[in-house]
Amino acid sequence: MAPERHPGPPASSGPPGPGEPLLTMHGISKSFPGVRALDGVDLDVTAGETHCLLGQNGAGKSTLIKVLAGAHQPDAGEIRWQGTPVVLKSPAAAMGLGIATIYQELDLVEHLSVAENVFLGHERATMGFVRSREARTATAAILGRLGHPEIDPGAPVGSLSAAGQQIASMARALSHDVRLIVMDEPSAALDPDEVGNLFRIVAGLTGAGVAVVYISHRLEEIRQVGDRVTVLKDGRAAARGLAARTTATRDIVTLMTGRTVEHTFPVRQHTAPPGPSATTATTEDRAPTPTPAPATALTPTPTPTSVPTPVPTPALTAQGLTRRGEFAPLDFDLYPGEILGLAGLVGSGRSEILETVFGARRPTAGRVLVDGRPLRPGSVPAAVRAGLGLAPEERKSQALLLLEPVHRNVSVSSLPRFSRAGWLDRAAERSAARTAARNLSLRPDDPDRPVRTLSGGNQQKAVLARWLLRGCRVLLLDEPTRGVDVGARAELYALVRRLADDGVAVLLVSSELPEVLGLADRVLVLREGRVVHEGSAAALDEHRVLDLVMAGSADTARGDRP
Ligand SMILES: Nc1ncnc2c1ncn2[C@@H]1O[C@H](COP(=O)(O)OP(=O)(O)OP(=O)(O)O)[C@@H](O)[C@H]1O
Repeated sequence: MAPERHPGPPASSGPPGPGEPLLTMHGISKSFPGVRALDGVDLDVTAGETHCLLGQNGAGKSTLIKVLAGAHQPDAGEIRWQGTPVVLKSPAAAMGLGIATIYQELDLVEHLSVAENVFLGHERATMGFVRSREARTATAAILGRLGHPEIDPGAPVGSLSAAGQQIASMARALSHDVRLIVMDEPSAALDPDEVGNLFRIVAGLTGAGVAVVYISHRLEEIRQVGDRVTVLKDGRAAARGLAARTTATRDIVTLMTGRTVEHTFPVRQHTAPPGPSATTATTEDRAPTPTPAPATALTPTPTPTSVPTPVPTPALTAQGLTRRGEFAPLDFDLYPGEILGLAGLVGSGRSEILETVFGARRPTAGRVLVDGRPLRPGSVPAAVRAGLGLAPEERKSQALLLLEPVHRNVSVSSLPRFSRAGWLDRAAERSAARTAARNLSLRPDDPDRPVRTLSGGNQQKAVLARWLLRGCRVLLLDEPTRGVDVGARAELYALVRRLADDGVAVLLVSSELPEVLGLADRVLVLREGRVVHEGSAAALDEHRVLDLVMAGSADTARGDRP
């Protein structure tokens, strides 16, 4: 797909001269109380290029793009647009120049239609009202240019998938005369085929002369989509304008982290997963109820003369667990020390399964057992009491107390432990929470900082630290590394494996297949709410999983969902 036309430059300014950058940011600094988020950063972006902005969590990427979007005022530095100094006093001022930003957390109004969102507050809206027929026609044209003519401009934005909402956000950007688009982790919520479409959109935009500033923690994307790379580290530019296609990933990682990150995935302790399913099987082969015959790393390997080893009790069992319309009857056992991955496309029921196990959704049939004991359905407190912990996909809305300090976010599920005769021992609470946060290298190392002021990756670490402190038996991880940088990812993977080695059972959902295959011992592959394959992670590769999740999806009508 390629947009049919290059959205023309704003009437007030001409195109940059030959070799002249479209945008130059020079010596940009920005401090928040107690933090120097940006310390003299330089960035230049040329028309028609994809300029990747990389950096660890908290490096300053979001702050820099908020300065560019007119949402933050810098304390020092200069911004030039086509060679002329400008002050971006507000988002409207940035938009007036043709600078659009697509944030990670899309700022769409869910109950309004796609067209209304696209033209909300638009200069083309009359007296504040969006003329609906015109808006729909114009929106349909832009959606077509974005390769998504099937999206109905009249549909409420809240009814679209994550990918659809992102397209709506891009349509809004393109409804203006855009010259530079900032995309903040645009691939984070997308399936592999949707990422392909995103890359086509980026190529179409740059081909038409629009500049794209692209932020991602997925380094393999940089080579595919990027022209040049600027690396931020601790609020400074560690490198500027590197060639995206030829700079070695290892070198970029070293610039980002100040060290080499060699082994992404920790070594598995077991040669075979501890559960009963070390073998590979498709659903057709699976018995309707699981047969517990585990050879486990927790029990010694039997010698020919030894007595049979006792069968360990699964930490978590799903028996016929069902949610009509979301996922079909599901049976699995998850053993202490095991990491079980759920692989499938967005919408395959992965997150719904985790939330149902955790009691946040009530099953329509079936049950969950923890250590062999049935769990009260649809009750989060019962699940937490039984030793379950969930790190949800939407951490901001579902897990974090945004206005509370880091230490309270970490300790909130363990508060009774710090209660002394009805009083909360704040010093003990704060100190324990700080230790848990430090174990995850949460930055900054300040337990009193409101969690809303942390970078996205560090917010994720706060959620994980909560369950680390609580010491749960079963950890449910939904997209645990979304927004987490490459160095912290390796730390998180090592941590999850360490927890498993200490006997925690982990149920893992991730859109990133290498993550599921690299971290899990065993994998259930889901398609449209059904398990289509179960087997050892080591026996699977990405192609095989993609074949399994894609096969037949075209001929499965929506109404066929379980
Ligand atoms: N509104 C704010 N108030 C206080 N501190 C802030 C605020 N916004 C950002 N910070 C701090 O500024 C630093 C840079 O944060 P920023 O969000 O720019 O990082 P980032 O590179 O985008 O990280 P991530 O990859 O995790 O999104 C961090 O230490 C963060 O805690």
